Amino acid sequence: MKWSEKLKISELKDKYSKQRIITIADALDPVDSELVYSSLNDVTEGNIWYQALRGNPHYINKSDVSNTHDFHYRFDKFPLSNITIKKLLGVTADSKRADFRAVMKYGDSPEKELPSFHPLSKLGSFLNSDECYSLFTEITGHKFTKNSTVSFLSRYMAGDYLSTHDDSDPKNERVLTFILSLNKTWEHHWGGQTLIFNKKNTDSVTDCIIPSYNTLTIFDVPLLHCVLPVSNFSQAPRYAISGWIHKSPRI
Ligand SMILES: O=C(O)CCC(=O)C(=O)O
Ligand SMILES: [Fe+2]
Repeated sequence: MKWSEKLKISELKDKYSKQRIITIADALDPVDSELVYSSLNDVTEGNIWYQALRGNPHYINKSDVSNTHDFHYRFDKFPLSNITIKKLLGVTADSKRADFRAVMKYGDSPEKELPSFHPLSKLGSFLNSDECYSLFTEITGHKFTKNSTVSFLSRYMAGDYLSTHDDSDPKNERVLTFILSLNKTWEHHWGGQTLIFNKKNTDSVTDCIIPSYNTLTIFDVPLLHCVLPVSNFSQAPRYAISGWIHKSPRI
């Protein structure tokens, strides 16, 4: 995986130094972003299967998530390290469905971890690499140590949202938040926008990030933000790969 070669780094750096938040269009190399995007089909197919069986959107079990927060959230969250097919599909461990292999196209057991060649695994590793950090350092001025990223794939279905929070987590020393939006077709009335609030006055919004394709937002932690509910009329899940870079190595 790599960043796009077309990024105008000095412009990005300039903007970041003034605002401490930036949204970068066409951030990943186009071939890599396409690979990651198409790999979401694995998740979508699983989700259709899951939805058909269970009916309702999945409420994440807080005990499943290593970092718990005291804000309300309701979306599926799949850590990109240690991600399991079982979690992607949202099913219980004892499923013996014969068509599992057809659904996932690889692997011989639903519990198997994503193989290292899967684009989501590759992206997870890239987000922990020196190559990834060199761009973030150039733009933000922060220095990063290898393996200090925690990343996850999120899937918001109709009604899912994330309430206002600032990503700070004293124990984890988060320095930078990143959100890579991965949605090719999105209508404004489908909701799912990320609102960034004014640092001093939460009555006003400074940025509204619309779900789009291969768009990367980064900002310094802490910064108040939320994700608006995905509308009942949305025709697709909202996908993003996001996470944080910490002061010290995490893996
Ligand atoms: O998906 C987004 O736009 C933001 C996600 C977020 O704020 C979080 O997971 O902390
Ligand atoms: Fe956040």
